[in-house]
Amino acid sequence: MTSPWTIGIIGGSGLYAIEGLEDAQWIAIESPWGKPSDEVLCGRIGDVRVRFLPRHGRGHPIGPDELNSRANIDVLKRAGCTDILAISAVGSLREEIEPGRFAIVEQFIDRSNRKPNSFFGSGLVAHVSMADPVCPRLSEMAAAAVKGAKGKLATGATYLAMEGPQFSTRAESRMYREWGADVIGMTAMPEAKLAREAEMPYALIGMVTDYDCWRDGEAVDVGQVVAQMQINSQIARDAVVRFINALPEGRQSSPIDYALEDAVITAPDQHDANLIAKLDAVAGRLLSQS
Ligand SMILES: CSC[C@H]1O[C@H](OP(=O)(O)O)[C@H](O)[C@@H]1O
Ligand SMILES: Nc1ncnc2[nH]cnc12
Repeated sequence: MTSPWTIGIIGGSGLYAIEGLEDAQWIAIESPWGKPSDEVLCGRIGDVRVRFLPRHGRGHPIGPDELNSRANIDVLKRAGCTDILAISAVGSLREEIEPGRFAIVEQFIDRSNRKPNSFFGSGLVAHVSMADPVCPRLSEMAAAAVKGAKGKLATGATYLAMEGPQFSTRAESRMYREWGADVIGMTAMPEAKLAREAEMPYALIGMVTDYDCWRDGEAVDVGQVVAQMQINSQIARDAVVRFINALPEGRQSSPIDYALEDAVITAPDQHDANLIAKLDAVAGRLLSQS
């Protein structure tokens, strides 16, 4: 029997492929939103279809400030994904969330500001809710998978999304702590917003690699991140496989599957046909009804 789940995995820094995929094939998927980060590795684990996209491309040629998150989310939707599990390297803003721990993200503070953050706009304006930005069902399963892989967990984390590619100043890092952020990264926004617009439940596992620069005299550098990532990534790979193997046979529908339901505000006679054509995958469910 085929599973109702098609899981999109977005691999962050240090995670450029996944293990254990059967019938695996890298497939180029075109998007009207431009070039995605890479081809999509399509395969299955058991009877679950898996679609893996390395966020920065294989070999990490694409920086966080250059990501085309619209194309990345669009191709995962085109590849049939029902749900997305994203993995990111993150800095810690809390003493107790030490490098090596895995943070299950529950909230975001979005300070990204240079990347397009919506599929919608002039000719089809839509406002989806981001009050609860991640899918609780996926996050719970992600936490169980990390635990099963013997990873140390921090649940309920707030992720500060900065633009990058430079790391933060000490003043920024201290300010983000005061704002209540727990971990920091450069990529999960606008990715999570776009996944919501595309009606795909999204969860994020942050692999903690460093303490950023808020602690006296310390400052993060790439060497530190890469060294810690090498230690973390085997647990992350194991957790991904466990997550997929533990999916229930059935998939109850989620409210996120219908996020666009009451989100569009533009009157039908003002709709832009070009934009609507580009939204064939992202909003296909809604547009096919109208
Ligand atoms: C190599 S450290 C900075 C880099 O790592 C994170 O990327 P990702 O979320 O894709 O794992 C961070 O956001 C930066 O892009
Ligand atoms: N300290 C940090 N700041 C931003 N992104 C990161 N990714 C990993 N560590 C980070």
